[in-house]
Amino acid sequence: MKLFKYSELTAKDIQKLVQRNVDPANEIRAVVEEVIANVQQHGDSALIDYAQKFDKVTLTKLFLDKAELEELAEAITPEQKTALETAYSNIYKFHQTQLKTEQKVETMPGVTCWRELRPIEKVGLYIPGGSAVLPSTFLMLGIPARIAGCHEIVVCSPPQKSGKVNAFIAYVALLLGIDKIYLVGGSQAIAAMAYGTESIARVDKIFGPGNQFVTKAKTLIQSTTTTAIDMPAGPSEVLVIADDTAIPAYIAADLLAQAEHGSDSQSVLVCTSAAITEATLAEIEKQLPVLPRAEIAGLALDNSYIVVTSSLAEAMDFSNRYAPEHLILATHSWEQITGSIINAGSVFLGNLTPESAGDYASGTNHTLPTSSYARAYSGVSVDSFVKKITFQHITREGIQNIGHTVEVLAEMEGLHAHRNAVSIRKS
Ligand SMILES: NC(=O)c1ccc[n+]([C@@H]2O[C@H](COP(=O)([O-])OP(=O)(O)OC[C@H]3O[C@@H](n4cnc5c(N)ncnc54)[C@H](O)[C@@H]3O)[C@@H](O)[C@H]2O)c1
Ligand SMILES: N[C@H](CO)Cc1c[nH]c[nH+]1
Ligand SMILES: [Zn+2]
Repeated sequence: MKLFKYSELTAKDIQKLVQRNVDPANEIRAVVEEVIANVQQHGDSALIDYAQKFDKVTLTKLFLDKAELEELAEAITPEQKTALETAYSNIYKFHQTQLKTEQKVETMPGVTCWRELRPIEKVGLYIPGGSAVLPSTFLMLGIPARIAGCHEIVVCSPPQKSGKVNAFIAYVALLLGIDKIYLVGGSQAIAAMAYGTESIARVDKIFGPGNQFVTKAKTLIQSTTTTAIDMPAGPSEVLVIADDTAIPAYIAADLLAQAEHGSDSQSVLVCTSAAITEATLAEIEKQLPVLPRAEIAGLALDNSYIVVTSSLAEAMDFSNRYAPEHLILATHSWEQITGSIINAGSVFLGNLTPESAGDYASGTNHTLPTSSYARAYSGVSVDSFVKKITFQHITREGIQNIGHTVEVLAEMEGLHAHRNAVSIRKS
C-alpha cells in the first residue's frame, strides 16, 4: 500500500487520491454497449451465447424453477441454514421499521396534503456470482422488496460451472418465496431486465451490486429506457479512520476483507498515528499470505493506500472528500466525530464493529453506493422499492382560502387556463 502524509499533499493530490474513475479509456463502456445492443436484438439467444462466452457454461434452459431450487437447497447444512435464517431475521427487523405511514398536513383550513407509499410493481434483482457467489446480496435485496410488497420480482444471477446456482442462493430463494431464478449474469442480465427478452420480463427498476460491467450497464440503460436503477454499486470499498486507540490487527483484517472482493476493490486507511500505521502494515504482511484469496486481495491492495494525518478532524475531512461506500471509525472517540460525517454509505463505529457484520447479518443493507456516489445516493432500503405518491384534497372552505393565491400566481405566469380552473370553482 502506498503511503502519503496529509500535510504534504496539495489540493490536486487529494483530488487525485479521492477520484475513482473506473473506466478511464471507456473500454468497459464499449464492451457493455455491444452486449446491450445484442441482447436488445437477439433476446434469449444472446443470453445463452454470453453464458458460453463469459461464464463458460452451456445452457439448455435460461432459468431454474421451484422444484430445481428445492432440490439444490437440500445440499445446505443445518448450520448454514441457521446462519442464513439469523441474517434474514435481523435484516427483516431493521428494514421493517422503514415502512412508515406519513401524517396528513392541513396547509390551510380545508387544504390537506399527504403522501402514500405504493410498491414498485416489477423489480429486477441482480445477485453477483462471478468471483464469489453472494447469497447475502440476495437477502439484502429480496427482503426490502418483499416488505415493500413488490408484485413481480425477477432475479438474475450468473450460472455456475454446474450450469445452476449454488445451494445457498437456492435456499435464500425459498426463504424469500421466490420460485424462479434466471441464469444470467453481467451486463447481459441488466440489458435483459431493462429491455425484456422472450423469457425475461422488462422491469421498472433494477437493483443490485456487481462488477464494472454490471455497474456500467446499469448506468447506460438508465438513459435509453424508462427502467430506473437503485444506484451505481460497483467494486467494494472501505475507508478506515484510525487513531492511537485502534487495534492494528483489526484494521488489517478490515482492509483485507474488502480487498478480497476483487482486484478492483479499494481499501484506504487514514490514520493519525505513525506507530499504528506501521503496525497495521506488519499485520497485513502477516494476515495476507494465509488468505485463500490472497492473490486477489494483494492486487486490490496495490490499488489502495494509507494517508497519515495529524488529527481525526483532518482524517474526517479526507474521508468526506472520498465519500466511501463503507467508513470504519477505529477509535474510542467515535462518538465525538460521527457528527462531522458528511459523505458515506454505511458507518461502523468503534473497534468491535467490523464491516463484515453489516455485510452479512447485523441488519443494515450492504448494497451501497461506490466510486464517490455516496455524496448523493443512499444505500438500498425499503424506500428504494416504493414510490411516494402525493395526494391532496380541497374542501369548499379550502378553495376559498387558497383560490386567490393560485389566481395571482397563474396570472404572473400568464397561464389563464390555470387561473380559470380555480376561479370556476370559487364562484
Ligand atoms: N457496492 C456494493 O453494494 C457491493 C455489494 C456486493 C458486492 N459488490 C461488488 O460486486 C462485484 C461482484 O463482481 P463479480 O465479478 O464477482 O460478479 P458479477 O456477478 O458482478 O459479474 C460476473 C459477470 O460479469 C460478466 N463478465 C465477466 N468478465 C467479463 C468480460 N470480460 N466482459 C463482459 N462481461 C464479463 C460475466 O457475465 C459474469 O457472469 C465485486 O466487485 C464486489 O466488490 C458490491
Ligand atoms: N462488502 C460488500 C459490499 O461492498 C458486501 C458483501 C457481500 N458479501 C460480503 N460482502
Ligand atoms: Zn464485503
